[in-house]
Amino acid sequence: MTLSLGCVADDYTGASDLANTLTKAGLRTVQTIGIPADDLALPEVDAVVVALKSRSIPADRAVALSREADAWLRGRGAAHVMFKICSTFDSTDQGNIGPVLDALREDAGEAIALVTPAFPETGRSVYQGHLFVGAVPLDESPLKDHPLNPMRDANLVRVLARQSAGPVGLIDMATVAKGADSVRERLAALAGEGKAAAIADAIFDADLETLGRAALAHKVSCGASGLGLGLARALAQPGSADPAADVLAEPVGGLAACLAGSCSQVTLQQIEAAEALMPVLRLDPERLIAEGAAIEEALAWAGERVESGPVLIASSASPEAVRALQARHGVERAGHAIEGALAHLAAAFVARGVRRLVVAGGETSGAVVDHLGLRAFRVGPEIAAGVPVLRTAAGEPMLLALKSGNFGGRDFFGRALGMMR
Ligand SMILES: Nc1ncnc2c1ncn2[C@@H]1O[C@H](COP(=O)(O)OP(=O)(O)OP(=O)(O)O)[C@@H](O)[C@H]1O
Ligand SMILES: O=C(O)[C@@H](O)C(=O)CO
Repeated sequence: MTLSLGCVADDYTGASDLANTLTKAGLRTVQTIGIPADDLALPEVDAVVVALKSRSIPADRAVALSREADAWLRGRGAAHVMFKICSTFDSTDQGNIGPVLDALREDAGEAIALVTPAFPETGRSVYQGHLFVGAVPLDESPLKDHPLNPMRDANLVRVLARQSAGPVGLIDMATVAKGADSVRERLAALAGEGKAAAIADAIFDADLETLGRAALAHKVSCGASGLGLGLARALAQPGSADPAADVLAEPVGGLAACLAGSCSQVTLQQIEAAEALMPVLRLDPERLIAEGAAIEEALAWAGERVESGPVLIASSASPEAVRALQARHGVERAGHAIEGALAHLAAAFVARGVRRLVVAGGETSGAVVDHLGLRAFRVGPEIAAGVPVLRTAAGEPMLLALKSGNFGGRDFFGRALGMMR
């Protein structure tokens, strides 16, 4: 297997999002969970997205994992590796985007790397280095209240510089509009000035196509699915068959369930809408942290209900409730305890025959998939922008949807289950 493109993603839902984009653009793609073991047999593919859970862990650990993933991909022939980050640039002044990118760039022997989190399909655009979420700058968007990494500065040149070893420059829209050669020249000029990374403006898919072509002249780049689209369109063979087509050909059957740990406004609305379609249990996060009994009660609640149709269990709460819980228990402790509880519920569901599982939230999905021991997925059709149906590539056949907190319409849970047969 010689890969056209290798990707290292900093969380599992983000990896699915990218794998979805690459698949739609015509690249046969597999998403692995962590760095694949030598005995994992992968189908013949064009791209592998190695999903890490490295967004919110200590920076030195994120660097070590990402370097290992990068080395695995290079060992399978990937000449270009994209580091997939969140389209809302989720990070803190300690990292992990800057430290990981510094390390991958140095390992590749590159002076500079192109960076853009723009993803027009989900309303993320970058102008003069400022990230917009829909119509508002990042720091006015709901991301300012993110439970783990509140984003309070929309100027990504500044944000990335605070967490990087080297200085950061800008490739502005006027340069992008002139085409890939002009972007490559600007990258070279910025590298000559000693810049180690360059935030690139992008508003439309066409801008990302330009950036994808320019980035391929280098060995490493960093971005969200928008950059993946640009890279994939530059690499895909025209007229190739739809790589997602046969993933759902054979039904998986079994029971179905949904778990939500994301507290984003989008997920909160989706849970509200799901109440019209299936039984929904809202967990008490305080009890979940304090007592193991809360998990057993949730399982008892799901008992007969899940035998007769899908159920949804959510820990999700409003920003005020999240802040209050975090103040009492600490951000990490609260987050990990709740992720652990949802992962435990997922395993209990699978033991009861659930084979179709929808999970909302990146960290939450990471905890669930790890606990279930799933290792790789083939990428099926898209449920909503950034969220494909995934089918296990090894072991017990299962269908999963791993949803980033901010993705999907109000009807997401119903829509996902409708596609997962
Ligand atoms: N009621 C709650 N109070 C405090 N923290 C919570 C609560 N419910 C869930 N959490 C924690 O909040 C975090 C949510 O992160 P997660 O990545 O799962 O969702 P997200 O940030 O919306 O999604 P994404 O990372 O894909 O944008 C997790 O660590 C989860 O355990
Ligand atoms: O890029 C995005 O917004 C998503 O793929 C993601 O990573 C959110 O966690």
